[in-house]
Amino acid sequence: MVLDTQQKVRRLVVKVGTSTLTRETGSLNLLNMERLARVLSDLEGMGYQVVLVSSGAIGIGTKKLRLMERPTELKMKQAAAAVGQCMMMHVYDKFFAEYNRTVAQILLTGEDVDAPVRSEHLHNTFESLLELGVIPIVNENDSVSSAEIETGQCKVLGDNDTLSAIVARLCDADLLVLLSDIDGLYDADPRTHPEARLIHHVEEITPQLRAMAGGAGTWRGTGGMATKLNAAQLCLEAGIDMVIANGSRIEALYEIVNGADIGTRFSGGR
Ligand SMILES: Nc1ncnc2c1ncn2[C@@H]1O[C@H](COP(=O)(O)OP(=O)(O)O)[C@@H](O)[C@H]1O
Ligand SMILES: N[C@@H](CCC(=O)OP(=O)(O)O)C(=O)O
Repeated sequence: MVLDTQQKVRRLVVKVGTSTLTRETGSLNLLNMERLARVLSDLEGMGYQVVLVSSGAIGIGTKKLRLMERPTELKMKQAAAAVGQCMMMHVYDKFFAEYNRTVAQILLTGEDVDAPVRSEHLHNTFESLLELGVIPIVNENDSVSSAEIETGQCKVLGDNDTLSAIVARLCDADLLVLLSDIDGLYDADPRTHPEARLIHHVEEITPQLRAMAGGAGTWRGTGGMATKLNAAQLCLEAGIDMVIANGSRIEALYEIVNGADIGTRFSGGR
């Protein structure tokens, strides 16, 4: 089934989670990263303006530093993020360059998006990059800002699901796609409820829906479905469609931008 999308998608934000970018061992999932670069480059060539929000800095840094497990101590997390962000951008730059695309790194903190003047500058930077045909790659500036995450003092950031919705709003995007390690939102966490059923379409974030959304599924994920619903709420308020889909089939993005019924689509009543 293809949904009747009233407005054609022109500007697209894609968020990819650590679970899609890394393997269970913590190593980079080079196949997925290459596919992502290829499909996003192709979509850009087809006339879409594309922003990528990429997690992965802490997970990738954990592996590169040969730490036994993802750190829990704040300063170690921040150190791992500093190392992992560098490696992740190096790999993206290489893969996107294969398809003759230029990428840009944007690292954000809660203060950057909260303060009106800073957020206006950010908006202008995104506009300029997109006009130039550059693909911005965004992450939270974890080495600086995870203090806010840990203390819970930051109102808006702390996980990249929420960050991607804020970025979609900042860029006036038409669609946000969250690529996860699962097909979409189910009526219970399928890891603990094998009989859970996929929800195809959501028009409103209700308390019942929030009760269905659990936390992260693996050591590599952050937030699980709970933060994805926060992102959906921010998108619905701004009239931006949001889709949760499985990052193991990145090619599905071609159909998703055309409104195909893949994963879970959050859109206002039409
Ligand atoms: N109702 C639900 N429907 C689907 N997944 C759920 C639900 N509740 C919790 N989850 C968990 O959310 C996980 C995806 O989020 P997360 O681990 O943060 O990964 P990502 O890196 O993609 O953000 C799934 O693997 C699943 O275990
Ligand atoms: N900013 C962090 C990721 C935070 C996050 O939300 O992670 P994920 O659940 O994998 O999207 C990092 O780059 O490691």
